Amino acid sequence: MFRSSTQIKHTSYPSRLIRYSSRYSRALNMSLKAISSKDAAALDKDLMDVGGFSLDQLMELAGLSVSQAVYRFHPLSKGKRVLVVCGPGNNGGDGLVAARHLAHYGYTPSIYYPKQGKNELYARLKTQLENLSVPFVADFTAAVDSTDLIIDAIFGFSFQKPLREPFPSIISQLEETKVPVLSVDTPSSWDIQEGPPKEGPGVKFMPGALISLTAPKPCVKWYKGRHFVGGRFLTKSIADKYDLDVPEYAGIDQIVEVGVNADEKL
Ligand SMILES: NC(=O)C1=CN([C@@H]2O[C@H](COP(=O)(O)OP(=O)(O)OC[C@H]3O[C@@H](n4cnc5c(N)ncnc54)[C@H](O)[C@@H]3O)[C@@H](O)[C@H]2O)[C@H](O)CC1
Ligand SMILES: [K+]
Repeated sequence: MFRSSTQIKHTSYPSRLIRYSSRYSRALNMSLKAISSKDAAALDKDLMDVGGFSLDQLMELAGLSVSQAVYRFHPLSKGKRVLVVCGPGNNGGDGLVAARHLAHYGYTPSIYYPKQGKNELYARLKTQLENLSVPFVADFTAAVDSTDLIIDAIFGFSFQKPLREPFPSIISQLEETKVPVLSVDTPSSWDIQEGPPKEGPGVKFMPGALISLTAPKPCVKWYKGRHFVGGRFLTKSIADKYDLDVPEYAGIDQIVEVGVNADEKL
């Protein structure tokens, strides 16, 4: 059962909180604070230990949000083929969940999953996709050349530079392709605090859309493009503990479109 805010122990506080607002978000009367990777991991743990959620549930809601952001950014009329590039952690898991929802919406997803995580949850998500005849492809270059949209679900808030194999060439292809890219939680290869790498793969990587989960990460300061927020499981008590905003979701939406003020100073 979920505990009320008064029962949550305030044992740790975010070390660094940054507020982002934009012309667009101001128009919606909305601004959002960012959360560091350390606090994002602690918040996830709170949602599970205190909030009563399982990882499956959080990932399902995160992946559902990703699928809605895809539908908004790249509706079926723009092309049904979606290549989902999945990394070995939960960011990759969000991509697997999103692919399942996209298949049900009428897209034709395919998955590139070069380093599969060991968690049995990922194996179950993979089975669910296989049962929908969603292909797992081996040739990344060919897959990029024959898709209408790419979902970057490679790394999220646990990414630690530098990039290890086999990801450098994957990131290079993502930054070179003309195919639109939607990144899940962070543009993969970007440092969570410090943004795009100063050299090497990822230096020019700027996805056309980004969906931040729960709250933007500090690297969003460097991001220019369409920005969504999802993960509609944040409660007021946990948001207060981490000094975050609960996004103003409309109706049954799992996402909110916000913006980033490039002029905002940290
Ligand atoms: N509350 C939420 O918002 C939720 C978000 N979710 C998603 O989970 C990710 C964070 O997941 P996590 O498993 O902690 O980490 P990552 O997926 O970011 O990556 C870990 C994975 O990647 C490997 N790795 C790290 N750095 C490198 C590198 N330089 N080169 C190669 N490989 C690297 C590492 O070894 C691990 O295997 C969050 O961003 C959201 O997308 C949850 O789904 C639910 C709740
Ligand atoms: K990502």
